[in-house]
Amino acid sequence: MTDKAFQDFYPDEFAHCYGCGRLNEAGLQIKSYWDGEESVCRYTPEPFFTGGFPGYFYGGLISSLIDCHSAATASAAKLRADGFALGEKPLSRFVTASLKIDFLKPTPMGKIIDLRSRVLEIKSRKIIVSTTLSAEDEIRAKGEAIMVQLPENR
Ligand SMILES: CCCCCCCCCCCCCCCC(=O)SCCNC(=O)CCNC(=O)[C@H](O)C(C)(C)COP(=O)(O)OP(=O)(O)OC[C@H]1O[C@@H](n2cnc3c(N)ncnc32)[C@H](O)[C@@H]1OP(=O)(O)O
Repeated sequence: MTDKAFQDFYPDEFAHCYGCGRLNEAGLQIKSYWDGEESVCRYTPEPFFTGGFPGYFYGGLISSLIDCHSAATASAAKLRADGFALGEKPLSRFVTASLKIDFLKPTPMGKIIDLRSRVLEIKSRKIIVSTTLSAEDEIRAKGEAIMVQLPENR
């Protein structure tokens, strides 16, 4: 068992992503964890991440959060499906092949954002991840991501 996040296990050379790289000082540095069959990530938007309407969160960042949390979930899910716990074996590298976002309601600034993902399908190198993004206990956006595992030599 570990209290470290999925992203804490990315090797240094893959830890510079704007959304999830722990080594990107200007980045969001999101952290994702298992909560049973779901993965969770909590994030509070900085005040300057405002969207077109004052007081509401920028949709591009909503997409980024869903994207990066989905990528981390795919890596962790593959490890788990192969029978390993975090830290027992290096994570596989997954990149986003496709990302669909539905913006259901405006997302208020200054509130904790709660992301929850489930794996819908694991098929060979492809993992489909479904995510909800909530604030104040209401789902504000939904995402579905197709994540594809890169070969080790790429
Ligand atoms: C040791 C290291 C540890 C690392 C530890 C983790 C580190 C992780 C850090 C990074 C974290 C990033 C976090 C944010 C995620 C990004 O931001 S990634 C950046 C944005 N994405 C990209 O730049 C990807 C660019 N695209 C590509 O490189 C290639 O198109 C891909 C995605 C690798 C796929 O190409 P390919 O390998 O030739 O795959 P291909 O065999 O054609 O398809 C495989 C499967 O995926 C499906 N597929 C492929 N593309 C699509 C599509 N667009 N729509 C639907 N299905 C698709 C195919 O249909 C196929 O499915 P099946 O037939 O098997 O059912």
